[in-house]
Amino acid sequence: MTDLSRRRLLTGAGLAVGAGAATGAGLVRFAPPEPAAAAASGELIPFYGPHQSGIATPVQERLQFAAFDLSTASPARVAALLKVWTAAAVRMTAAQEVGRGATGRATAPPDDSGETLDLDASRLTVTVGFGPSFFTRLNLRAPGPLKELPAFPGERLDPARSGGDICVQACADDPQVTVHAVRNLTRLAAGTATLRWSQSGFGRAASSSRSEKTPRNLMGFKDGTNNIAIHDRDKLARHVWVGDEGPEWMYGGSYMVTRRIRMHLDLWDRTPLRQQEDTIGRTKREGAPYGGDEEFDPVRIHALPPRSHVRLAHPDSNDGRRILRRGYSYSDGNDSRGRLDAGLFFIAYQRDPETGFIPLQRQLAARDALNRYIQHVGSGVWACPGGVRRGSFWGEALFS
Ligand SMILES: C=CC1=C(C)c2cc3[nH]c(cc4nc(cc5[nH]c(cc1n2)c(C)c5CCC(=O)O)C(CCC(=O)O)=C4C)c(C)c3C=C
Ligand SMILES: [Fe+2]
Repeated sequence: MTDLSRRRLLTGAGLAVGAGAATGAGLVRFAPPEPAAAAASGELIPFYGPHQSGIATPVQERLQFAAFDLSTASPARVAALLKVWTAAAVRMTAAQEVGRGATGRATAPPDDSGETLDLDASRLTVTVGFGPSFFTRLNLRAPGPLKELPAFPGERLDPARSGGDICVQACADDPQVTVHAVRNLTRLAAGTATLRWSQSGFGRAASSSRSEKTPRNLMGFKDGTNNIAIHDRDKLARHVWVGDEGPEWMYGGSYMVTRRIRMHLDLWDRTPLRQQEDTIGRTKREGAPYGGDEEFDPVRIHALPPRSHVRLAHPDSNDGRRILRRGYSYSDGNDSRGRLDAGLFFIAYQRDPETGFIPLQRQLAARDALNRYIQHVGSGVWACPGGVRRGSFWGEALFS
């Protein structure tokens, strides 16, 4: 079952069987799918390319995010892990089993844990980033823009939900697929890295193009209306992708900021509608900016309340700065006072946090009317290397 494409077998799509296809034991073996061809089906997202997938990729429904700590100071061992992880991610994103599969030798634990055996790839993407501590631990030179984030007023960061040496962002339309991806990468890391914290997310709180209906966050507002559209190559090149400024291994990569932001939903739910809308600066049902009628009407910042979230976050209030948002809602049970532990797992990509997230968050932390209803409780900043070409692995140029 090792080279079996589950998606092709299950859907019957792409039945142009490649050379070497064979039948046996009632099962059909297909050649591994060509990522580009498979992507046309809309269910597989190509792993290889100039940028890592999972950044300027249509936002999937589910997130499983994981931060790992290294248990070694050896760059060679970490490079070996990244090689193994890359091979596993290539297979998982093509709906193939990890390694020798979920049903290999009866006398050994299977390479793949097996819970996605009957599932398709569900547009799985796996994106990797390195935190500032990664470079300290391995005695490697960190890229200039990758610095610990400054402290912001009002935050209450839990170290157990913050930081880490390496992160993995797994996104797909099926939570079993995202959990499987992180679980199997965690297994492969044994002896080299251990899971530090993880976060699941749902109901994408960011849209990536106008052709999609804008999703709503847990406050009930459309979130992602004025995001950078993933087909806007100029804006991506200007605000998201690292260019010639280096280092070379970051070319085509991006810096990711993650923030676990808890929402005080009990207070929010007791807040009158008009006050909720004044807080955001947009209407709740339509998502229209104040001064406009429809969702995509232009934002004229002077028509918005001075401390409203959108006014303060808009590029016109921030010297034209933009970030690519890719966050998800989360709901992780409740606290001892019976309040939901829920909110937004905020993810933003940018060319440099110093000109992206940091000044934006400084302004929001100081003045945003939304602060009454939220608190930042977890944080991370990550250098996500450029895309992987066939035969290479995540961050290879960093180790050579
Ligand atoms: C530092 C950056 C940002 C943080 C942190 C943040 C948290 C946060 N946002 C919402 C809800 C909405 N945000 C919206 C727009 C918006 N937010 C940011 C940045 C941060 N948000 C930007 C750059 C923008 C776009 C502003 C613009 O150009 O108009 C919106 C409106 C819809 C939209 O355009 O996406 C909502 C709603 C919450 C609830 C939250 C923390 C929990
Ligand atoms: Fe926002």
